[in-house]
Amino acid sequence: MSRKPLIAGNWKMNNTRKDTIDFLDNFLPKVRNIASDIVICPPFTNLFTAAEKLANTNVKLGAQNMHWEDNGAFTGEISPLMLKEVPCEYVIIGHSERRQYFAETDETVNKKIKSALKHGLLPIVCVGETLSQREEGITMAWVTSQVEKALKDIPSSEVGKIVFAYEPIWAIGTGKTASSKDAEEVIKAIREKIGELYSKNVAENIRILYGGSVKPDNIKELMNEADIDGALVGGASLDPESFYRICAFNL
Ligand SMILES: O=C[C@H](O)COP(=O)(O)O
Repeated sequence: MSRKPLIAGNWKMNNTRKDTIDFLDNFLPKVRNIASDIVICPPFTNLFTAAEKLANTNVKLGAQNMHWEDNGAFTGEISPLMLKEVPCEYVIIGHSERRQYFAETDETVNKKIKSALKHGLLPIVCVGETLSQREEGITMAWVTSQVEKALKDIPSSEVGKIVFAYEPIWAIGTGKTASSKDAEEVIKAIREKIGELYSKNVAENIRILYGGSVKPDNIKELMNEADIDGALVGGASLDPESFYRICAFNL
């Protein structure tokens, strides 16, 4: 088993064009020798600027969302063709903020994943429970059901291109991190569910990240867990030094 670590920065609705240039001028030289996959997901308006800066570097570009259709009357939306043109390599799908504020459902998440794969984009698919679901004791059932619905009708030949990100909603932007043991327990359950749906081999090779208040001082402990393959980082990815320190967790 050899899963390459992946650290992705989700800037959410932060950073102007100038901020993007300043960040990358500072960040790119620092991470030049890092072997893990590093992905930056800026807002749509900064994708072309970021793509120019990232050309011929070891840092990859991702978008934060996309529509599942190639084009059409969908005011305010961005299609996979547009992301490929930038070019983006990754796209975050089903982030809890999209599910919570923009009415994304397991069904639209599934459509988006299929569309991303069809266009050669690598989906980073987010799943996670609310605090009340955790307190009710239904975390595993909820998260594994999100995974199963996300993967509906996706063939085993394609599933390995997907990256999952387990993000407990109560840990996002709150400073509360799931303990590395709690994160490992859920991520292991996600891997087992993928094993049931496909095969042990597929499950052993798929990358599953943790997200939720990841910082330079907790990344090492998270990455020491057997099933955690990386992190989806929000707030701490906005500062080049702290994001660098997260990417350099194993140096
Ligand atoms: O996509 C990233 C996650 O929502 C985590 O955000 P955070 O690191 O600010 O808690």
